Amino acid sequence: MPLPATVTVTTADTRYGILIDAGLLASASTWAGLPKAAQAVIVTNTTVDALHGDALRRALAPLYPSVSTVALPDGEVYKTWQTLNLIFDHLLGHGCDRKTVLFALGGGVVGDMAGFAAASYMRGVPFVQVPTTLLAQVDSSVGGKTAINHPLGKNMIGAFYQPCRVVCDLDTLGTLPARETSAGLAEIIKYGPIADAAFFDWIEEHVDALRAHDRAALAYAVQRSCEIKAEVVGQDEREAGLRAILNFGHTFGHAIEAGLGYGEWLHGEAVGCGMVMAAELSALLGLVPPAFVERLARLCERAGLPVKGPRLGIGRYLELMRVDKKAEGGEIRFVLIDAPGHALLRSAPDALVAQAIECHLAA
Ligand SMILES: NC(=O)c1ccc[n+]([C@@H]2O[C@H](COP(=O)([O-])OP(=O)(O)OC[C@H]3O[C@@H](n4cnc5c(N)ncnc54)[C@H](O)[C@@H]3O)[C@@H](O)[C@H]2O)c1
Ligand SMILES: O=C(O)C(=O)C[C@@H](O)[C@H](O)[C@H](O)COP(=O)(O)O
Ligand SMILES: [Zn+2]
Repeated sequence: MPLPATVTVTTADTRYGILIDAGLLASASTWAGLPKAAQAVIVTNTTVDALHGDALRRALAPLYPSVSTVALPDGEVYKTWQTLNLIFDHLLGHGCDRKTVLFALGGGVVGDMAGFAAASYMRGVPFVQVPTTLLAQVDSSVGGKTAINHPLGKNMIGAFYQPCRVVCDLDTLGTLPARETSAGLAEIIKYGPIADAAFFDWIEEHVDALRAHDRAALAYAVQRSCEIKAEVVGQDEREAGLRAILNFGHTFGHAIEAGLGYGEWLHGEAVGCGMVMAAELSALLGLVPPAFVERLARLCERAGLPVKGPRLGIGRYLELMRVDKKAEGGEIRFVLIDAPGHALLRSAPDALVAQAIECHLAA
């Protein structure tokens, strides 16, 4: 893939670029044209701050009179009101005004919380996504979903709020642990079944290269994923309809995350297993042949993802899935596949949902 690449997100009232390249943090052109302000605040976590915080501080120092950092505790378990409040404490404690620019440096947890803080601090300040995990570069930094978790459900409190730029520096992925790479691959795999059969084929051919952090393969996967997500978000920013396809595997996956306790399984791991269950449900409804389920499960396994779900109890799965944001009047609506590259939203009888789960539970 030729680098650098820029993918543009266009919604009804915003337009921003997703920059994809190596060396972006250190390049002055990356930061040109961002909103001017007296202060910039880097929202990150303690792990990422130690690895990449200095590079971003160096980049922003010539641009803003004051650059400060708030380093949150690391982990999905900290995607809470209490942690969000640490950001507000920092912003108010530093006298940040409504022009202050927030920079979310980290994975999806940091991005979702920094975005929610940006959406609500003084009713909205600009923010820039600087994703440092594969998952965040291919998915969470794009499209403006921001949120925190509630013990009863994932991402239950949040806002749609778009960043003014997304900076995907492929170099930052060099420090990413293998388990996190696999988690990112789950969201990359997702785009194949829901939107692009040829990309599905490509991922199957390149999954080993992606796990080995082959630069060209990673660059293409980030670019194609962002293109698909930008296209969907551009048509349906607030999930009135089409955007729900980006939730493939998430109804089951979010139940796994909340049911086990946040952080026990990574989000991408839960989504991988959830996609297999959703594919199984599609097969049980006669939408795809059983071979499709096997194909997807095999790819997830090759990506290093678990494909057998935890034994939470079927009743517990159903209870957790009923709080899914796509549910209407207590009826769960699932993202299902009816052909590789095409998804649809529909409900299903509890008995079939239970069967789909049971087919893919750990021994
Ligand atoms: N808003 C959206 O559209 C959207 C989309 C997908 C996922 N999400 C959310 O994103 C979260 C998952 O994101 P994630 O997988 O990035 O998890 P994460 O943010 O927890 O990051 C994973 C781990 O990697 C570490 N890390 C980050 N960058 C690193 C680097 N370059 N080198 C070494 N370690 C690094 C982090 O400190 C963390 O321990 C979930 O909360 C999920 O709900 C949101
Ligand atoms: O951007 C979207 O839309 C997505 O659904 C992307 C998902 O990968 C992501 O995990 C999202 O946060 C889930 O959204 P939610 O509305 O189900 O909480
Ligand atoms: Zn997701």
